[in-house]
Amino acid sequence: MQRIGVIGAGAWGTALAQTAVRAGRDVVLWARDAAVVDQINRDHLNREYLPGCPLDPALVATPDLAAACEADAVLLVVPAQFLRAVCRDLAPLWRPGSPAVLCSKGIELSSGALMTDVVRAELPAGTPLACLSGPSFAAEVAKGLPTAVTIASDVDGVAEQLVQALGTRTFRPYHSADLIGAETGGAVKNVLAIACGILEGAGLGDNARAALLTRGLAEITRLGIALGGQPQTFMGLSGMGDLMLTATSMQSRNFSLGFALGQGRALAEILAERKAVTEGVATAAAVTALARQRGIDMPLCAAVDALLNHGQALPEVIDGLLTRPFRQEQG
Ligand SMILES: NC(=O)C1=CN([C@@H]2O[C@H](COP(=O)(O)OP(=O)(O)OC[C@H]3O[C@@H](n4cnc5c(N)ncnc54)[C@H](OP(=O)(O)O)[C@@H]3O)[C@@H](O)[C@H]2O)C=CC1
Ligand SMILES: O=C(CO)COP(=O)(O)O
Repeated sequence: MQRIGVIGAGAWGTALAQTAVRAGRDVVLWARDAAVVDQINRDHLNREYLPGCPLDPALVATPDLAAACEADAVLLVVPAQFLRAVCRDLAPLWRPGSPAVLCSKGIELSSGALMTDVVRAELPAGTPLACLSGPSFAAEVAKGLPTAVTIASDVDGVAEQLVQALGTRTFRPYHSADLIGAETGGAVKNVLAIACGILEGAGLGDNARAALLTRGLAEITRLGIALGGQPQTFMGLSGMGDLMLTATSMQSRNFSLGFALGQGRALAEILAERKAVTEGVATAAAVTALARQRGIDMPLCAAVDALLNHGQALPEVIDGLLTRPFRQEQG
């Protein structure tokens, strides 16, 4: 895999493109905004999404989707709620047999579909699918700070080839065969990061944070197993690893949104101040609907959804969680 296409030039697409260049690949990064394309090609910067991070001059950006599809593997890095529309444009341009690597983290709100289901439905039949997930803030990856992630695929050999294509001394992918497990962890942890931010913003204490992380991981695991994931995946980088990172750091857009909510600010006001995507807002509703449909108990995700999307007040949401019946810990 020498030539890598990257679809989406936000923070994560740009950081992954930079990583692939560092790994010695020829990389074409698609941005939908011509100004971003020019800035990357001319100034070797993406000021809007990765401020202060010089990009490798070998990184080429394009406004032409077809050019980014002329690749041995294509990384899909557009926000979850827009992925289907972009895949519809990609489908006629797709190079047969070229793997699609999902790097977005979310669940589609309109359908409850995982990102791999969206891609499977929209790209040509037989396209090998993979998912790259794990604890990885874009700015740190772009700067070359040490990072480990999971690359999962259910097609023999594909994850291993991608590891070889993208891995460097400081960007260390582990391969896995559990596609569903890897992507479930990445999607749901964003909702739990909002919950953890709320808890910090509201000053509920360190004990509560540990409780939330532990019971949050139980929610990820319960849903992931029901969707077909392997239990051990949720203890790995794409599960516990990403939850620990995202739900404990102000670098996370999801955590920082939660923090502001916990301090009493209104969701609309917080969202109006940021251009960057905060995936947990839509995914809170999507995951809660999915869990309800499948009869899976996910009280923390449901609480975030109630606060964000159904106008429930924060004291009421917290009270709802603290007055749940006592139960056995496992399961
Ligand atoms: N940032 C991170 O650290 C990480 C992010 N991720 C995941 O990667 C995905 C992308 O996030 P990230 O790169 O951070 O996003 P950013 O917030 O940095 O950038 C958003 C990107 O989405 C594009 N966009 C906005 N609206 C649309 C649309 N309707 N159709 C197509 N593209 C659109 C924007 O383009 P424009 O400027 O033209 O509006 C921009 O390129 C998310 O699912 C996120 O969870 C995963 C791991 C780490
Ligand atoms: O997924 C991420 C880190 O692994 C990024 O999280 P945020 O989208 O909350 O910033």
